[in-house]
Amino acid sequence: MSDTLSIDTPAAPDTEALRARVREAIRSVPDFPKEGILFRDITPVLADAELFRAASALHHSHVADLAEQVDVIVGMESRGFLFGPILAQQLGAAFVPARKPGKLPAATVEERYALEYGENALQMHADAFAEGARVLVVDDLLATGGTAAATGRLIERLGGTVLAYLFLIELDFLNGREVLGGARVEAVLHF
Ligand SMILES: O=P(O)(O)OC[C@H]1O[C@H](OP(=O)(O)OP(=O)(O)O)[C@H](O)[C@@H]1O
Ligand SMILES: Nc1ncnc2[nH]cnc12
Repeated sequence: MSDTLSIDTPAAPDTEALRARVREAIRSVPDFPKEGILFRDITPVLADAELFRAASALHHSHVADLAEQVDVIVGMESRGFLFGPILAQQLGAAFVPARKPGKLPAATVEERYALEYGENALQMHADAFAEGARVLVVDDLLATGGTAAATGRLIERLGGTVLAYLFLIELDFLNGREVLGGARVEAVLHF
């Protein structure tokens, strides 16, 4: 990996080598959290400073063209909190969390959803951003798309426009992007 690769800059010319190294570091754990689920664990990427930086730079490279347009990054609890704030700093955008129920202190809006291994809900503060904000949704992984679609619904209820959804990993076989209403969907890695 290039020593000069920075979270502030798009990925260097050796992008494919970096992509392969990040991919190899992702640990696949069978039957977690339920039987039949193959869990894609990103913690080995986070635990390696070079790989975490590479993953962040690759993430950024997929949406660099939106830098002038994005007002707000929305990241979903909890793994969207690992990548969303970094990208917000790279793009000069605000960061807004979408949180699991009961965590946000002020008035909220809520959407329920089903995901690959259960059901849950996400909330956002009702005053999270100004009406008309242009939003980029960031999470680590797209599976069925239930989580991302619920986040998109929250953003629209608050008067925002979703410019794109960005993930580190997309599980292609679950066709999650099909529930995202034809929106732009970017993923660094496909499994
Ligand atoms: O596309 P879907 O089927 O909706 O699944 C994707 C979601 O599942 C995981 O989050 P999880 O709810 O496990 O929460 P966590 O980030 O707190 O582990 C992942 O981080 C995504 O947010
Ligand atoms: N297979 C999977 N691995 C990691 N996170 C997930 N979220 C939903 N499905 C997942």
